[in-house]
Amino acid sequence: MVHGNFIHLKEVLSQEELRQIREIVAKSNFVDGKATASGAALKIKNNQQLANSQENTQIAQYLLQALLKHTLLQRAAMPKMAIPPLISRYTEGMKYGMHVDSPLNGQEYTIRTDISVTLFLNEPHEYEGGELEIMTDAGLKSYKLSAGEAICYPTTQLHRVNKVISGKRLVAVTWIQCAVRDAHQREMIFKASEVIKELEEKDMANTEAHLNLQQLYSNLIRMWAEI
Ligand SMILES: O=C(O)CCC(=O)C(=O)O
Ligand SMILES: [Fe+2]
Repeated sequence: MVHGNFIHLKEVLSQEELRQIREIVAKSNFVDGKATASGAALKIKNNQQLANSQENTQIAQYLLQALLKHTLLQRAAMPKMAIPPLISRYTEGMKYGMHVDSPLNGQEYTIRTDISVTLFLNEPHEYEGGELEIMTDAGLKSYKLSAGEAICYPTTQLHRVNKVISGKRLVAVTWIQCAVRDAHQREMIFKASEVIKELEEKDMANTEAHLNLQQLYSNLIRMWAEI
């Protein structure tokens, strides 16, 4: 589902994959999330992150592949590079105040952060509070999705995680550099691809309308993409 520049991904992970990931995570150590924060974020970031280990590096790679192979993400985001997700946990009282993510991020390699992603690893009924709230021109948008679903939003936006009142919130967060950096341009390209898909579903592939739209779609990407 795509709303403007927000991409809601469903079924990024199966129930079995979620179960296995949660089982490993439950046995793993967490460290203070401030370890990967800098500057002003140090004061407002209050969560925990999965400690580095070989097993956790494998989980992060697995999650990254699961996200990148999602066809809606491929169509709407046109990912060029992404960094291995951080698994974060918010226990009672933890939150992440209003902030802006770093424009450049990554440890082994650096990407420009065009899209921020939160992949939910546990169910909304397992914790009270803990909504991800993102500032938009139309006000705050609030997300608390089912396990296995992800919200992708432009990293240009201020956002926060509300205090967890009870229970535990478990998510994986990552950032994507897109072939097209501007969210509005990506949205226009995605809309064109939606109409192309609709024409194909209505058995109108290779009609004049379809070819013209395909040409427009390809040329918009050619005009805006940086590779
Ligand atoms: O936990 C989330 O949903 C988002 C966390 C966040 O904003 C961040 O790590 O920069
Ligand atoms: Fe953030």
